[in-house]
Amino acid sequence: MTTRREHAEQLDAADQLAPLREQFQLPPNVVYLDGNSLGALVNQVPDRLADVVTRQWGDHLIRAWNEDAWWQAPIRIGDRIGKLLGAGPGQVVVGESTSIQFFQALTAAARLRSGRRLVLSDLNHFPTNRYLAASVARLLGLEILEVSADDLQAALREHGSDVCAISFGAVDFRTGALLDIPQITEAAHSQGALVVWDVCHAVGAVPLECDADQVDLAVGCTYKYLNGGPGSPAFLYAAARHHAALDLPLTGWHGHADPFGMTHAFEPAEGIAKARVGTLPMLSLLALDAALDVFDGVDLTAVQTKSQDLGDFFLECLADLLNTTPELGVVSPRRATRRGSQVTLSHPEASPVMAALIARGVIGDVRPPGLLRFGWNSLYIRYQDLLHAVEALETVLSEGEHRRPEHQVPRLVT
Ligand SMILES: Cc1ncc(COP(=O)(O)O)c(C=O)c1O
Ligand SMILES: Nc1c(O)cccc1C(=O)C[C@H](N)C(=O)O
Repeated sequence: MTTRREHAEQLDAADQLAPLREQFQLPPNVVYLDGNSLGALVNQVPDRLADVVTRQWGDHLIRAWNEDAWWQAPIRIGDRIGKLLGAGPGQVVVGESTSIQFFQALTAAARLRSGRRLVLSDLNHFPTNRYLAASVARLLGLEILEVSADDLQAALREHGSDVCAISFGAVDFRTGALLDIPQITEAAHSQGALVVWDVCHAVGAVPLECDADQVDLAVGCTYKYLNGGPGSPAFLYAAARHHAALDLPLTGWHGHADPFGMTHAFEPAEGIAKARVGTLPMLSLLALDAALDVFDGVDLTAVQTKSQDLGDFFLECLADLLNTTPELGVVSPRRATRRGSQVTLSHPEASPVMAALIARGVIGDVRPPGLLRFGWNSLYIRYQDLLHAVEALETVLSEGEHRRPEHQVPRLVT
């Protein structure tokens, strides 16, 4: 009979994406299951950054904006991300944080449908989206109605022509549930509303089809599955059909039609360039550019399939533990096609359990209420890593390691 370990090794041996792992610098003796929060370091980033610092900045000084094409970088790199979003060129700009891009996108969507007063917003949205949606509503005199994806159709039927925009997270940051982007987008459009998708937990893990699905606006971050590095700039996708009328709230000089004309009044640039705001952290932006090289030639459908298989394997390995541990539950959808690239478990002592796992080199995170998140980037996570994580969890729970005093200490970032 094949053991779990032999099975994991067979699956790794058959994995077509396995060689991509060599493109990452992963610390020894660590199983990194938090790439859905901060992606791992890509090999070429340190040298590329050193070149940007010493040659571009150090030698070229201000000339680098022209000679090294720093000025064009937000849209050039936006086009690279566009390929991962299923977006043709000229529709994605890189910059700011997801929080800021979300504020931009939701405000612009509401302005494109002025006269309508209601935003339908994901009941399970990441907190920043909820906080910012409330602020947009205060600024524009709108109302927010929070709904789950399951209740969206009913809400749209009830409020139809009042709805200016709907906004959802493509993958739920807590449960890892993947929503049906084309179906929800189509439902919004059937009532004349626009959609703003937050694709933070999907981009780079799930093949997206923003153009084909008629998505209006999407925002996301680049430090998770895109491995751009801590605080790497976010992105905004705005479909070309909206560009002419797109009225973004942050009208900074980089988005001006003639930035160096230094004129008095704001005149928006053509196309997606109007979504630029101000000077970006170029080091972070160019580190992201280097990190994106790992996606060249990678088929995101294959990445998604591997993520789903990894999830099924993880749940299969967990089956015995789940049977014998009534307080441990599975929160993520069981059906692989309904998951992003993570599996979330519930446990009443989630924080000390995760602290004990981290002490064993298995890094995931926790989210309230009592959720243990295990996320994987299929470019570098192996089946044997997930088996190792399950074995560590089995040991932690059977030995009661999570009850040790050193694992009771609350951590600021969890
Ligand atoms: C779904 C989602 N949206 C938005 C954010 C916030 O992004 P930022 O802090 O980069 O603005 C995060 C993660 O922090 C997230 O997971
Ligand atoms: N953005 C983060 C940060 O600034 C510090 C620590 C973690 C994060 C995260 O990305 C959290 C993540 N968005 C989540 O899904 O919970």
